[in-house]
Amino acid sequence: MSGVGPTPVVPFGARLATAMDEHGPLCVGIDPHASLLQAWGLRDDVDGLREFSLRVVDALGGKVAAVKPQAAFFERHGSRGLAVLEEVVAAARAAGSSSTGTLTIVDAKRGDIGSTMGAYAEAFLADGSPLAGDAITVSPYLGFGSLQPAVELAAATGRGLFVLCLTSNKEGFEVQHARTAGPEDAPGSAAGGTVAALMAARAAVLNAGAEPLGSVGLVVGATIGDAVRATGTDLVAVNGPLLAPGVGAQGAGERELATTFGAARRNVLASSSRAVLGAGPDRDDLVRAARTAAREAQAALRS
Ligand SMILES: O=C(O)c1cc(=O)[nH]c(=O)n1[C@@H]1O[C@H](COP(=O)(O)O)[C@@H](O)[C@H]1O
Repeated sequence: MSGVGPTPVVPFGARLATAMDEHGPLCVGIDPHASLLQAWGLRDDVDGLREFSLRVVDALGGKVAAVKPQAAFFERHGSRGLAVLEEVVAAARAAGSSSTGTLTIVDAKRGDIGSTMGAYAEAFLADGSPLAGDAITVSPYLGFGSLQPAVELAAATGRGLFVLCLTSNKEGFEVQHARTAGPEDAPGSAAGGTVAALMAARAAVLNAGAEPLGSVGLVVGATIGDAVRATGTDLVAVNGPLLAPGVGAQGAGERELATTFGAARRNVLASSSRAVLGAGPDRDDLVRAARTAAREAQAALRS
């Protein structure tokens, strides 16, 4: 026995904190909409999907903190589309293994009863799975506890989760602002508090004591106005990364980023898809658009 064990994995939260410090707090979503494929002069088929997505990874790998392929745009092309998603995850992983790593968040928004959640966790969070990036988005609306298999596997493999909390779409209001019946055992979330506040309190428990940042993040849209205050959601206590989609195409910009997150803004990873992707297909134009978005996010969140 040599006495030398396996290299301990650096948790996702710590890796993301480093990537945000290095590149600015921006995630670029890889959302190959049919209209974007057309705008790039590509066909809306598997070859077009592949060309588009790999070009984005090639242009931005090592230059932004994270990329976020949205699974739906791959799934709509069937099994061959999923194979392209696997290729994208592998290409992003290769780009991310450089010293200037770009992390991959697979936007799959999975959520199910615990026994099924275990299978989703294996698909997206297990070492060796072709769909496993650095983190996935998950939905807690079958109950936060149903995510436990994903929480455990993510912790074991150094991966992360982004749990939907206050989403960028206005329809989320009816669920996320609703009040819980209680009794409630989550610290910081009294009985009768909002669902969003409860989700945040659950994440806070899992991230307690983690430095510099826990690995159980939340999704909090940049478009939500004063919903953090209105729902009584304590984002500082979460001590985890806050993925903020809604920047760009959904209307949020520097001002919204600066005002939405208050004292938690240093933990925010702003996310933009169409507004950056629309600058393509030219590689330099894509890089320029991403750098501009990253500068704006930096100014709004870290100045
Ligand atoms: O989890 C997400 O990423 C997400 C959560 C949310 O509340 N709102 C939201 O827009 N998203 C995703 O973020 C991306 C936004 O794309 P753009 O509007 O083109 O920037 C899409 O892939 C959405 O599915």
